[in-house]
Amino acid sequence: MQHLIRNIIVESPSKVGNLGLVTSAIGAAEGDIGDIKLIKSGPLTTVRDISVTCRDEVHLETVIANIEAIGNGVEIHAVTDDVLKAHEGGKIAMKSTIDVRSLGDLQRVYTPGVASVCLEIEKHPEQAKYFTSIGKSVAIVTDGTAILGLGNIGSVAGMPVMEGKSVLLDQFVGLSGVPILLDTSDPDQVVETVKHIHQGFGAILLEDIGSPHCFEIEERLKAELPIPVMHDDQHGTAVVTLAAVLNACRATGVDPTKATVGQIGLGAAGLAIVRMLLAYGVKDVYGIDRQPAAIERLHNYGGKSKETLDELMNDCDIVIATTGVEGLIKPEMVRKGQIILALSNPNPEIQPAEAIKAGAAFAADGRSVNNVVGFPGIFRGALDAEAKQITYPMLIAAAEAIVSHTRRGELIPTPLDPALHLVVARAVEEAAAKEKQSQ
Ligand SMILES: NC(=O)C1=CN([C@@H]2O[C@H](COP(=O)(O)OP(=O)(O)OC[C@H]3O[C@@H](n4cnc5c(N)ncnc54)[C@H](O)[C@@H]3O)[C@@H](O)[C@H]2O)C=CC1
Ligand SMILES: CC(=O)C(=O)O
Ligand SMILES: [Mg+2]
Repeated sequence: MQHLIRNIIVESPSKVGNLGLVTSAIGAAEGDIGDIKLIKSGPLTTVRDISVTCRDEVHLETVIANIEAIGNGVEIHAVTDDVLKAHEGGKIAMKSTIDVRSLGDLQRVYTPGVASVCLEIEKHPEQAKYFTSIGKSVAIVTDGTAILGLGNIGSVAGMPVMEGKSVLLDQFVGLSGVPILLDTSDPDQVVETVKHIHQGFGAILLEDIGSPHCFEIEERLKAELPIPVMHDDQHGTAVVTLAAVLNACRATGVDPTKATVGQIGLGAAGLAIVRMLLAYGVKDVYGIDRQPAAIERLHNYGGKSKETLDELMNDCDIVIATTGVEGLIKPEMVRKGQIILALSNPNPEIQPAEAIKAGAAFAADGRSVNNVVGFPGIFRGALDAEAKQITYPMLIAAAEAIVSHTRRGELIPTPLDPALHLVVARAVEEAAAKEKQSQ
């Protein structure tokens, strides 16, 4: 496991080279350094806040001991948990977009003024998208059955993930994501519940709903609701994975449609990745899963299966894994020149550095090849186009937009670039408009 993030506050004499001593000590203990913030720079001493990812508490103790062993005035002041701190009080809030300072404001925003807007919407329901926030709101619906790769830990335990998705929708594309935590995973009840609440939203994002029930839930909601519905773990992930595959093929001079691709794990993410690759025109897509029913679904969509993990690893140029099983791919299974996308969160099937060391030409994990690169722009584009569905042409347009926005040497662009989400949103909107015209 590699997901214990701690902030180590270190004071050292203000002398060139001391930061290097500290980072070397952390590196020698295999701590993974993130942000380094300068807290105080005085004539005598300097204080820095160093974010370090460790495997577990025991590993953290080793990192701390290594820093303390430097001596010569290097001291640890505190070890804090900034991840937990960032979650105090939650990460989202419903805020107003209008100030109420006078009686006039009150009467405009609330009664009696508001009544005339209600009556206008009653007469012309389509006006709701101009006079309410509905068109900018996305319900983030989970039943808590496949929270990241942590399994069925329940909706409430999954709330930090849903709040995270909401933060990303807000900050990257200006949409309001509202978590809806279900206490049922029965498809009939989920579909009924979402149908009963859908009219308050412009779109529905299904999140971390496990397979196979996620397939039925999404298909039924898509068929029965007049607004876009997308299970992000399926199609958001598939879009970003297709973009990563296209970029890797471009860099290695491989024709993606002729590459042999292996998908390990055919759940929500894996089956959608297979479907997306086939829709793009990749002919040789193989899969494996420990569940026979998952293999049957693979065959139904036109994918081919392999008998064992070893066979898949041996035969495929590009390997993608979404099993939730940390360390499933062993370095000795990696073939020279292979492209490996080990996408399980929070811990990949193989660490990218390990895969590269074992001979892979490209390797990435679920931190970089992550649906955050796609879903904000996909939802923004679909809502801007007033699309009723998110279709394959819209998803492929999103993947191609991501590819067009990738700089040389990158496998996938950073989601921190606001221009990326804009480019994806425009591509999706244009694809939706084209589909409308052709109908
Ligand atoms: N990087 C990204 O953007 C995303 C990553 N993921 C990650 O993918 C993983 C799976 O997520 P979902 O598809 O939603 O879960 P899921 O539960 O729907 O699918 C997991 C599948 O893997 C199969 N599996 C488990 N162990 C296996 C093994 N040893 N060999 C072969 N197959 C095996 C299971 O039978 C199941 O079909 C999670 O860790 C999640 O964090 C999911 C969505 C997005
Ligand atoms: C990124 C994401 O949606 C997942 O790991 O489930
Ligand atoms: Mg997810």
